[in-house]
Amino acid sequence: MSLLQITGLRGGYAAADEIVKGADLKVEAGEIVALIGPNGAGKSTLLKLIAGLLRPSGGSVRFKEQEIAGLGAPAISRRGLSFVPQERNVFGTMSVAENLEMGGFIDGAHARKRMAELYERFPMLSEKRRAAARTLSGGQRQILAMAIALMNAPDLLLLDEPTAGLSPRAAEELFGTILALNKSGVAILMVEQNALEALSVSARAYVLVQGRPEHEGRAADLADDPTVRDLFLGGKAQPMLRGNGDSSNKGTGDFT
Ligand SMILES: Nc1ncnc2c1ncn2[C@@H]1O[C@H](COP(=O)(O)OP(=O)(O)OP(=O)(O)O)[C@@H](O)[C@H]1O
Repeated sequence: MSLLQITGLRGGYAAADEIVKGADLKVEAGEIVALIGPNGAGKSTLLKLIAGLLRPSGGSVRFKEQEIAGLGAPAISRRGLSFVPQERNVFGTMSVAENLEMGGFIDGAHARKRMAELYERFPMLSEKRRAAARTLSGGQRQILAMAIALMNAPDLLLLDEPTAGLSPRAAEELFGTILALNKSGVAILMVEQNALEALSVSARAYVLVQGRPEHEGRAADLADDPTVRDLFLGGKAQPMLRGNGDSSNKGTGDFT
């Protein structure tokens, strides 16, 4: 049984109730899965449906073999599924330490111990623990946002465009952080605009088009698939960025 198994998931917003139109998707324990696709395909909406920020209108979301569709975000988070939204994911006027405390509100007894572990994992956060979150760089802020989500020791982390707005170098560093996090055992489902980079760090991927996964498979195969390249990656065969260290080929993988 997969860690996360989604079947026929549907849902959207009050004003647009059918954005996700029957999505099937799975994430195995310890896996990194990328969710890519054109602007407006419904990628963020799909993550919000899984995380309980939006209530699905149909379908099933099974996490650790239990149905979670219809549960609220706090209940889902308590079960070990954390979501890092794309925007407003830290409290800017609060210190780094206070932001982490907010992430630990669910489990106060273990919050101190968990904070100490996270300071060890991310020394930058320890150095800046008294600084206001708004003074952090974009990349540092994303690490803080992930650390807040890690306060309740999740098995699965949903990341919505973690590298949005970052310089290529900061994005590269953040992908490294995401890989290291995954190696420590956390499964990751991430929406990314930097499609080639996302595929290069993922085991599998889904291409979402108009609310449905149209293509799925091993990330390396999707990166080479001519249809996927033509539709979503600009058509040109380009070397994978990770591994050959050549960031000069970046560009056509961006959707925005
Ligand atoms: N709060 C909202 N209320 C109504 N419609 C919304 C809301 N948020 C998003 N939408 C609509 O849902 C559709 C899918 O948006 P979504 O953000 O999920 O797409 P996406 O694939 O993540 O694209 P992007 O890369 O642009 O973020 C879009 O047509 C968008 O306008």
